[in-house]
Amino acid sequence: MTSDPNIHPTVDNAPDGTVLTSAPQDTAIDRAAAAARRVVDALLRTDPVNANLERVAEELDSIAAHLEEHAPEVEDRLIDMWHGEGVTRHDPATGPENALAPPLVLAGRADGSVEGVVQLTFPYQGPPGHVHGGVAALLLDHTLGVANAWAGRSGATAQLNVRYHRPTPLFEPLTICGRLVSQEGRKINTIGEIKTADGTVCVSVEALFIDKTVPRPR
Ligand SMILES: CCCCCCCC/C=C\CCCCCCCC(=O)SCCNC(=O)CCNC(=O)[C@H](O)C(C)(C)COP(=O)(O)OP(=O)(O)OC[C@H]1O[C@@H](n2cnc3c(N)ncnc32)[C@H](O)[C@@H]1OP(=O)(O)O
Repeated sequence: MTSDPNIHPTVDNAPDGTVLTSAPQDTAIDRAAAAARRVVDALLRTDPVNANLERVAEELDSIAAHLEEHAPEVEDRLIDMWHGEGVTRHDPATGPENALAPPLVLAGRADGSVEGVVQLTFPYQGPPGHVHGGVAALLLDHTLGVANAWAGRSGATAQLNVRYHRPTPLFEPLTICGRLVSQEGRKINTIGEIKTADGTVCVSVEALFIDKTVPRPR
């Protein structure tokens, strides 16, 4: 079992149920991102006529200006973001620091798969009351990347073939899973699904990853 946070856990060295994504922490950045996520959701839920959105816009603009004032150069920020070798805290699928991420939490299973449960709301809507197809693809692409890491491989997505079987509901727990199924040299084949609580498959994917990654900025 691995204890070094810089070594990514795999099915061979870590127990069933190992959380593979960055756990939300009780830090100011995670609390701020959670609040921002709540704002994005609430803006879509609120009554646009009666919620005094003029004042809301002013206050949000003022917060954004404050954050921008304290933003380092992009090159420096990138180095800081990619510090160490561990999982990312800023990606749009699982990143607790990214207000766009639901965030999805994924755990590794002893059978080699990875799995997480997430409930999506209005910001992720495509068809009425249902999940946007691009959002489903985003969450699955990332889940498959994590599944590769759990199997001890990594790579860039070269192909992601998505099949939308039926509309994926918002406001319901969805199980997202993935697993590496075969590999040949640099080619890694990985599959995944999004299912509702009763096991109905809404989206399934088959992907080809190629063992090559963009180096972390230093
Ligand atoms: C966030 C990271 C956190 C890291 C933390 C570490 C812990 C892990 C935890 C968590 C994991 C996180 C999970 C993240 C998941 C997200 C993944 C993404 O979204 S990746 C971005 C989107 N993808 C790209 O931008 C690729 C862009 N494309 C490329 O860079 C190249 O095209 C690449 C690397 C895919 C291939 O280029 P070449 O030059 O290296 O290789 P060539 O020689 O072209 O191909 C090698 C073989 O593969 C086939 N091939 C290549 N691309 C193909 C394709 N699209 N379809 C079919 N075959 C293809 C070729 O025909 C060739 O096959 P023959 O050896 O001849 O048999």
